[in-house]
Amino acid sequence: MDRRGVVVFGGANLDVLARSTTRAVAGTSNPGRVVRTPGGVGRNVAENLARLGTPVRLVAAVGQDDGGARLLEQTRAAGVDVDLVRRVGAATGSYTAVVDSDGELVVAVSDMRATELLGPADVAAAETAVAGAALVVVDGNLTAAAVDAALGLAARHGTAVVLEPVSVPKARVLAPVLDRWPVRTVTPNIAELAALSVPEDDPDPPGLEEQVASLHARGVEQVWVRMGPEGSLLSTPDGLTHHASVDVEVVDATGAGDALLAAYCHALLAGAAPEEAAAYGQAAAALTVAGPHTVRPDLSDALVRSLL
Ligand SMILES: Nc1ncnc2c1ncn2[C@@H]1O[C@H](COP(=O)(O)OP(=O)(O)O)[C@@H](O)[C@H]1O
Ligand SMILES: O=c1[nH]cc([C@@H]2O[C@H](COP(=O)(O)O)[C@@H](O)[C@H]2O)c(=O)[nH]1
Repeated sequence: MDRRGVVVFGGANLDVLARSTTRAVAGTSNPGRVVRTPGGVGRNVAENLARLGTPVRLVAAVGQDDGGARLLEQTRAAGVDVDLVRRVGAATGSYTAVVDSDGELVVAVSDMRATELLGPADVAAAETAVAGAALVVVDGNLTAAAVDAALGLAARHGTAVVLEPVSVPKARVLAPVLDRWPVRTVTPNIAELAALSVPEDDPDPPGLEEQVASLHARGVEQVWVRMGPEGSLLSTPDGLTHHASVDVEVVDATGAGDALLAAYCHALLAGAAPEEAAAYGQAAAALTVAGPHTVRPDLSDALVRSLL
């Protein structure tokens, strides 16, 4: 059977991005601009993929509230198949962030109780989709049980997996799954890389290259380390390469990592080599950083190529 497209298991949130127009001062009201935009790591990856032209199905959970209906509709309108998104008895996830005038995050609060209700039964409902997909992306915001089920399902069908660890605490919880199931690609930042590869109480932790090597030794083929404005490091069996970020005026960096990951997957599925795909990812991330939304509503393959 010809495998096509991507299945994303992940969180779906409503983002409120408040950007201060002056240097933000804590404990007071700061003047600024507020953008309400669909969010959630898994959902963002799915929307970016759809906008770039890769067929994608999202497996997620949203509430039975108006926000959930709106989020589903907006995600569907962006081109994502949302038939496997379940409406659950918890408020639709939300992420409210304050970003400083230079585009960097000051503080954020997230409520992901709806995503925590996504369980192994929801994963099992995606079996046919996973069997027919070329790639599965797993958002580490899911519960450990759901991540384990998704990786197990992908393994049973021989579908390659990209795992996004999302945070240091999640990476610590998820680290053991790398020894249980095949994971082709992980996309940590530097702190998450350590959380995946070094015991928390190690008094003399190994350096970055040894950390990356230890993930390869556990069967991970591609380790892609996100480094914010410093770009990224991609390690494959062919070696380790640094990819500089594209120089743009930062508006809001929220969602940059999700664009990076989605664009990388899109390019790989279109036949690019990992190094080429990483460069394509940097361009898509730069476009996200240069705009106010979590996912650029005008994102397209042609727009990304215009930056290469
Ligand atoms: N301030 C910035 N300037 C230019 N590019 C950036 C900036 N912040 C992030 N990026 C781009 O977005 C990518 C992902 O950003 P990063 O901050 O590492 O991930 P996340 O958004 O998941 O925290 C980087 O590799 C880089 O290409
Ligand atoms: O605990 C969480 N915080 C934030 C997010 C989501 O992460 C995205 C921002 O991603 P990044 O960290 O790549 O900027 C936002 O859309 C937000 O909804 C999430 O899923 N879970």
